[in-house]
Amino acid sequence: MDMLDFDLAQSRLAQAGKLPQTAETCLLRQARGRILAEPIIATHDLPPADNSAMDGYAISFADYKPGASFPVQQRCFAGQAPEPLQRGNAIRLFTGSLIPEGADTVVMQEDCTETDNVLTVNHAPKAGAHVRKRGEDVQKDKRLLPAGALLGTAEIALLASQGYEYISVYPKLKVGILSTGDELVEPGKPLQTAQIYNSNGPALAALVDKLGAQVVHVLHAADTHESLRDAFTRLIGDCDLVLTVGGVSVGEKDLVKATIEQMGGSVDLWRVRMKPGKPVAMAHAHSKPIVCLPGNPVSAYVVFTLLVSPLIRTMQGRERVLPEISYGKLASAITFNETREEFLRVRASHAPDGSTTLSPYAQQGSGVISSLPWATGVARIPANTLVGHDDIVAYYDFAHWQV
Ligand SMILES: Nc1nc2c(c(=O)[nH]1)N[C@H]1C(S)=C(S)[C@@H](COP(=O)(O)OP(=O)(O)OC[C@H]3O[C@@H](n4cnc5c(N)ncnc54)[C@H](O)[C@@H]3O)O[C@H]1N2
Ligand code: MOO
Repeated sequence: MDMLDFDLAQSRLAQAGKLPQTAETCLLRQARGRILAEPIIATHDLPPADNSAMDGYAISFADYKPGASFPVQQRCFAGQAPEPLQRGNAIRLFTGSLIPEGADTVVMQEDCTETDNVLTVNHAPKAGAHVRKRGEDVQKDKRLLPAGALLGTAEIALLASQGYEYISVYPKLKVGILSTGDELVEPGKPLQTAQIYNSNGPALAALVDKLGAQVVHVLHAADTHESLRDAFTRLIGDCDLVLTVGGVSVGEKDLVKATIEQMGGSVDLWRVRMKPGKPVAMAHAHSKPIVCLPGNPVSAYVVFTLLVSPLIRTMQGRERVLPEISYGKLASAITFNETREEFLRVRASHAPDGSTTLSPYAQQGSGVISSLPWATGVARIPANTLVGHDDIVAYYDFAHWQV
């Protein structure tokens, strides 16, 4: 199988899974991170009625002249229904109180004095001042959110303001993770000679969780067909999507792809023109997609971020599958020129003039885990192109690509 172009691989992976087929009901309070299954239409105008933006007094602007005083007809608190305003009068009101019929202007209390139920206005008001008009924020029947919207804090605020207690969301995508390799030990256990801790299992579980999918299993298999087959049987049975990590290159114990084929699955894509991440594979078994990530921890992290996250978003039913890419200036003492697209771990800094500078981590090896908490994202160096200091390059921010 030829090495595939990176962008082509990204779009093929993004289309490799099924869209959600069902929906379920979710309490709004528990909906953060869920995906809307149907568009949200405004149930009513917001605000539902004209109301005051200030603590003060409602008057009819036509009644105002310098030195005018107004008998205070009523005190109307937020949540109460005001009387109609009589000509020449004022009604005391508070932030959120409804504007009485016949009133059109609010004088804030700092601009007037009230003595013995009579109001004197000390500063000329502006006609219509401090009135929040019905429907100025949201109009009934307007489409507020599309199906596929990710529900974050702001969306929850908007839905609550429209009176939603429950909403229709897609079921959580079920993801299974399989790490492989005889040299690996689970964190918490003692480390023997020639062993290292399994960092990819927990890292991938955290990345899946951050995207709002459900981690159903995090399994580990030894480098044998039998161990891999047992794990695949469980994962394919219980999950919508399976991610494996390690054992996908050309070593004598790299058995992941061969095991999938032995089980009747198909390997649809293998090797992408990217660094790190070249040996990534995509397969299907029992109609379920399997992505086989390379074992080097940075390769697995970058491949998940750039190639697996779009597939997860597709299967979650999200409206937007590919997050935004921005651009920045590379700040680097060395130059880069590779035959693959190279993704450098960089830290972005933003200057007051709006420019972004991308500083690469000093060690770019695909096993250098210490670069990961340091980096804010990856900068893309195009294949077969000499790129160095001050060159503008594409930037994939983890803050956008890992949610
Ligand atoms: N002759 C060649 N050798 C390699 C090639 C190649 O094209 N020709 N490709 C290299 C590239 S690029 C990568 S990336 C790796 C990926 O190999 P595998 O996916 O088969 O991964 P492993 O060999 O199993 O492991 C690689 C490396 O990562 C460590 N590892 C694996 N899993 C974990 C884990 N869960 N937690 C922490 N560390 C893990 C493992 O110990 C190895 O050091 O292949 C190159 N080789
Ligand atoms: O993905 Mo490999 O990391 O290119 O070293």
